[in-house]
Amino acid sequence: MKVIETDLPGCIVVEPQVFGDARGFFFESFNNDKLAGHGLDLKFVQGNVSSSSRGVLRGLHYQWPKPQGKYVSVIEGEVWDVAVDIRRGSPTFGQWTAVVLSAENKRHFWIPEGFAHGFVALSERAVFSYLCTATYDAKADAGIRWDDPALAIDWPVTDPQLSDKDARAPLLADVAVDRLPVYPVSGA
Ligand SMILES: Cc1cn([C@H]2C[C@H](O)[C@@H](COP(=O)(O)OP(=O)(O)O[C@H]3O[C@@H](C)C(=O)[C@@H](O)[C@H]3O)O2)c(=O)[nH]c1=O
Repeated sequence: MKVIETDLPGCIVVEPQVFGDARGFFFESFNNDKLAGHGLDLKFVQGNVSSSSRGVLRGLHYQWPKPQGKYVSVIEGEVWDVAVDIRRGSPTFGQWTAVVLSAENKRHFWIPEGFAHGFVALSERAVFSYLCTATYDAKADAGIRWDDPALAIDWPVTDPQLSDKDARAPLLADVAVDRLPVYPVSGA
């Protein structure tokens, strides 16, 4: 299991060791002991799967209060996945980092509590699978506009398919201050 730091402190990419044999392959998708050396001790309480067609963009989503850390991966197809630091008072507030996740590269991406998250499907179909450190709370569910100019996210698409909720999401600057995570986030 190879752990790769990104340019956004706290967000890390995990590349599992893949054991191939005549039957197919095996890999550990998550191993808490092997991530412990990176200051992580993750306890997941919810798992989710979504399926998206090419050009579908989900995001940017976060939960506050009751922040969710997310450990995300793709089990069919390919996505461009982005994490944005929206923690008030964070030295990297407003910065983002992105990674291509695919069934082929088997990369996993850890997005800590307090970050907004989104992705766009690059393949005809993308099946996305993730574990969360807090359960879903519809009242705390929140979003930021995917194309907020202040964030200047370099999405690989210009006219994605969005949910109505995501199309109506506010710009970061228009979110009431008490609706944003506070740095440091104490966890779920
Ligand atoms: C996220 C979620 C949604 N739902 C329901 C609410 C709604 O009726 C339906 C679809 O919800 P959404 O449109 O919010 O689904 P989606 O746009 O896929 O939301 C997800 O997007 C990615 C980017 C994330 O980071 C996730 O945390 C989550 O916010 O599923 C749950 O019951 N539990 C959940 O945990």
